[in-house]
Formats: sequence, C-alpha cells, structure tokens
Amino acid sequence: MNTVDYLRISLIDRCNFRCQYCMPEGAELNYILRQQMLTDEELLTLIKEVFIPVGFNRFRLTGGEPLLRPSVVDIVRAIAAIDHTQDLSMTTNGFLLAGMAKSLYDAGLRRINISLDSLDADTFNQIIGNRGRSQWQKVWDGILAAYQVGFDPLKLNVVVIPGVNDSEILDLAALTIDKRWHVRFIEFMPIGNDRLFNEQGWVSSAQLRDRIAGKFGLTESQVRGNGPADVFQIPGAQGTLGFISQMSECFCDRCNRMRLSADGWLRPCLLNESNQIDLKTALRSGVSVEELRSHVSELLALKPEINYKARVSGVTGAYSRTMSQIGG
Ligand SMILES: Nc1nc2c(ncn2[C@@H]2O[C@H](COP(=O)(O)OP(=O)(O)OP(=O)(O)O)[C@@H](O)[C@H]2O)c(=O)[nH]1
Ligand SMILES: C[S@@+](CC[C@H](N)C(=O)[O-])C[C@H]1O[C@@H](n2cnc3c(N)ncnc32)[C@H](O)[C@@H]1O
Ligand code: SF4
Ligand code: SF4
Repeated sequence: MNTVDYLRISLIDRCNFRCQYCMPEGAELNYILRQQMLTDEELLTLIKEVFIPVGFNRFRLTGGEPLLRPSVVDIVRAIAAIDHTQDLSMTTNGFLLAGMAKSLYDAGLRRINISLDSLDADTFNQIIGNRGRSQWQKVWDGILAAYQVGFDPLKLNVVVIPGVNDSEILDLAALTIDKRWHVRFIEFMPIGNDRLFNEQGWVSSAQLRDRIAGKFGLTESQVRGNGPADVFQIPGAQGTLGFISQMSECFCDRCNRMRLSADGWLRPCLLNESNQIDLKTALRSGVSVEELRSHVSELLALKPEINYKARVSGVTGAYSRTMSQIGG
C-alpha cells in the first residue's frame, strides 16, 4: 500500500482570477464565510496535533489563490518551523508573487508551482477571464521574481485546452531549454466547467509528447516530484517537462495524498467525494485531538477503497465542489 503522507491545504476558496476551466465567470459559487474558515491557529493545531502524528510530513498550500490569505507568510513560517515538516510547497497563480516571493522564501518556502497557461497576453486574459485588463505581465514578473529569489524547483503548470492554448505547447516546452524551469502539461478535467469540457475536451499527454519529441526530441528524466507527473526532458535542456495525465492514465495506485479545504473538510480523494470528514466542526465542538487523530487514521486505512476507480466510466464532472474550492 502506498504511504499517504502528503496533505494539500487550501488556504482560501476565493481567487482573483476566473479561469474558464476552474471557476468560469457567471458560475454560481458559494464562498465560504469568514467564520467558517479554519483560523490560522486551528489549521496549525490540526497540522501539529493531528496530521503529523498520523504520518503526514509534506504539505502544499493552495486555494483558490493562496496569496490572497492575508496571513499566508505567517502560515508558511509556522509550518516550515515544525521539525517534522519534510516538504512545504505552494501552488499559486503568481499574480501577487512579485511582491511576495522574497518574504515567502525568507519564511521558509522553497518550492513553488505557478500556473501559466499561455505566453500570449490576449490568450492568457481570455483563459483567466479578466475582461480587458492585462494580467499576464504581472504573472510573468512573479515567475521571474520567484526564480531570482531562488525557488527550486520552480514549476509552471499549464492546463491544455484544445483550440485555446494547445498551439503554444512547443513554445511553452522551449522555456525549459535555457532555464531550470519545470513545465508541466495537465490534462483538463471536467470539474468546474462541463460546457467548456464538452465543447473542447482534452488533449492526451501522449499526443503532446509526440509533438514535442518531433520538434526537440524527448528523453525520460530521472527527476520526480511528489505528485503524479511523468517527467521527461528535451535533450540538453536545463529544466524538465512533466505530464499530468489524469484523463488518459490512472495514477491512483500511487496516490500519496489527501486534501484539507479552507473550511476544514478532509477529503481523501480529489475525484471521489465520499467519506469526507468535517474536522473544523469537530474541533470547535470540543472533540479532542486524540479522537480526531483516530478518525483520520481510520480514513487513511479506508483510503485505498475510496481512491477513484471509475476510470472506465471516465471522470463524471458532477462534483459539488469546484477545483478552486478543493485546491486542485
Ligand atoms: N487526479 C488527480 N490529479 C491531481 C492530483 N494531484 C494533483 N493533480 C493534478 O495536478 C495538478 C497540479 O498539481 P500541483 O498543485 O502543481 O501539485 P503536484 O503536481 O502534486 O506537485 P509536485 O509535488 O510539485 O509534483 C492539479 O491541479 C491537478 O490537476 C491527484 O491527486 N489526483
Ligand atoms: C485550483 S488551482 C489553485 C492554486 C492557484 N490558484 C493556481 O491556479 O495555481 C490548482 C491547480 O489546479 C489546476 N486546475 C484547475 N482546474 C482544473 C481542471 N478543470 N482540470 C485540470 N486542472 C485544473 C490549475 O491549473 C492549477 O494548476
Ligand atoms: S485555477 Fe487557480 S487561478 Fe485559476 S480560477 Fe482556479 S483557483 Fe483561480
Ligand atoms: S483521483 Fe483520487 S486516488 Fe486518484 S490520484 Fe487523485 S486523489 Fe489520488
């Protein structure tokens, strides 16, 4: 059985972007009310008293947009300072990163994944749903700031949408040639926007690899992350290319993670909504940390049964929470 030691923590469900594939403009989203969000103190209690004792030691901060949480730097500092923390990372859209990269690094964050779906400002704005205001440059400045400060590895996440950004695959892949950046192509999942998905579907990683190999050549790389990406490299390139293929492959047998939402629900599988536990309500109603630990341990034991297995019937798209609410 795979060790489950990686917790993805959503710090906030709100976002300053409206990516078409995640929280499309006009979609009805019920934001978590402030008083329903885990406070910093509750989050740290859960990490120290519940998650670490049952074996979690790798943490990823995500959202919504994690940099919108006012106390994000303090949270990073507190988690990085815990002895048992073996890995602390963040997934961000990069919009606020230029001004925050150094504080985050100084607080102890060392690796970061930044979403960048296009190198073309117009396409980018179309994807992130920011009508008229160009945000691409700010994200690019954020990426450069993170690189300068020393984040390593620095990964760029690209969700590939046919007809929208798939024509840029080679340009995005080429970023890895001169820079130690790791570009990862993610197969678009139908969580959050059934309409876009039905109209445009997804492109398989195998197809992308063929195109990249045809232009630059491609070899398998030894480098692996904590995640589901299969890693390759353009010969001689400084960085790598990762492929996250949740639609065309099943990597559930190597699943090492659970997710904690900003309102304290522990979710054992991204694509299966069953068996979630409301840790916040339990904590607030006085359930002891010992008891919470035993609930989480029971869930860990059940996880192999819960892990998504409906590959043959595909990903349904019928989920009650969007990717922005789950944290990706
Ligand atoms: N189906 C599925 N997809 C996942 C899972 N974890 C990550 N992904 C996909 O991979 C995307 C990128 O994930 P990241 O937040 O960058 O994290 P990661 O790839 O686990 O991170 P590394 O530790 O850097 O390899 C997510 O948005 C999802 O689309 C998972 O457990 N199941
Ligand atoms: C939900 S976001 C949260 C963190 C941050 N706001 C960001 O965009 O990086 C985490 C990751 O989920 C990915 N994602 C969101 N919706 C997706 C979908 N429908 N299919 C595949 N990946 C998706 C994003 O591209 C991003 O890399
Ligand atoms: S993918 Fe990230 S940046 Fe885009 S809407 Fe979702 S949470 Fe926001
Ligand atoms: S779909 Fe579920 S079981 Fe499969 S890798 Fe993702 S979280 Fe793990």
